[in-house]
Amino acid sequence: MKLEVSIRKQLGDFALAVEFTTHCGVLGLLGQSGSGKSVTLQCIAGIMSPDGGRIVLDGQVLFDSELSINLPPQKRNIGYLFQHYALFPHWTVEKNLQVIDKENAFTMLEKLGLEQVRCLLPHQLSGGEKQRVALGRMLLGKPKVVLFDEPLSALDAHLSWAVEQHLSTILQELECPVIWVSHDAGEVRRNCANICVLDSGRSEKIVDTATLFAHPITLAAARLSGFENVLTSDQSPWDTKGAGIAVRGKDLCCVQENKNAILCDVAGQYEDLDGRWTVLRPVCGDDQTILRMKGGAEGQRVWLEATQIHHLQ
Ligand SMILES: Nc1ncnc2c1ncn2[C@@H]1O[C@H](COP(=O)(O)OP(=O)(O)OP(=O)(O)O)[C@@H](O)[C@H]1O
Repeated sequence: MKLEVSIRKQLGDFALAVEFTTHCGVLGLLGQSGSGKSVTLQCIAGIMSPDGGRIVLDGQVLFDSELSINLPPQKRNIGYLFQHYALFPHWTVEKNLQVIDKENAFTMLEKLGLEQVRCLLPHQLSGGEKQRVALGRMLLGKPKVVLFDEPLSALDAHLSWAVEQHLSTILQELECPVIWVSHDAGEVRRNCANICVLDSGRSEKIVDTATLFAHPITLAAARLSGFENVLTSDQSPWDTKGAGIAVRGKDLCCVQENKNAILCDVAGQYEDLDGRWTVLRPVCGDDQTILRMKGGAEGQRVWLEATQIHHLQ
């Protein structure tokens, strides 16, 4: 099973230009808010029409601007799990599933752990239960591609963890391309084999998840993969070739003066769940440049060294 996407879409000032090919397995679409993740899914699902390009699923053309092909959503066989689940409000959980596939509805209820709530109406369910009903409806439609748009974003932290466990079990059984949209680095890291970064509407080359987090090569990828310090070449206090650098906070440390160290003012310190952090301002940098170092610093001015710097293209 192969999904090929190569599309453009202009929405006011926002320009989308996305290109990727994905096979069975989970592809994470990772981007900041407003980077075009939902628009991309809507174009694939057929809810929105691109201005140009092609979408081909396993040899079947779903969209082709030159050939004037644009299949409606119901002919695309794509399962789309929205941020806000579309359930029929006056039907019980069981009926919401039976309307898609009467024969297999009960098995799906069992699989998703929904037997206890099968006679309830959607408004009587928790967020996690609603999400599972929506997932069940989608899976009963036997989609050829599954699209998840921020599937955990409406749930609180505890519930989100439980639903994520459920989703990852289901995902292992699916034998089709899955696209998981998120702006949460941890979520895509745990669930996606490969990642496509979207930066202001433009897709970057797909990379495998481990590589993206260990060695990001673009500014957007470094920011989205949780590097605390991502500086353009103009901002960087270190010698920088290319677009800029990325340094993890744990790879910065205070040292004695030496030729590789940079002089910084300590701008502040704070605590979060990961412990203490120090905010530093390089003396040679502009006012906008700040660095975040894991741990505390003694004194108002320190020499700072980076044990590992990632150079970005
Ligand atoms: N129907 C529309 N008409 C006009 N502009 C739109 C429409 N839908 C989306 N946009 C614009 O397209 C851009 C991308 O939106 P999109 O919803 O795809 O972002 P996103 O990456 O999914 O963001 P988020 O993570 O916040 O959901 C935004 O600037 C948005 O305002």
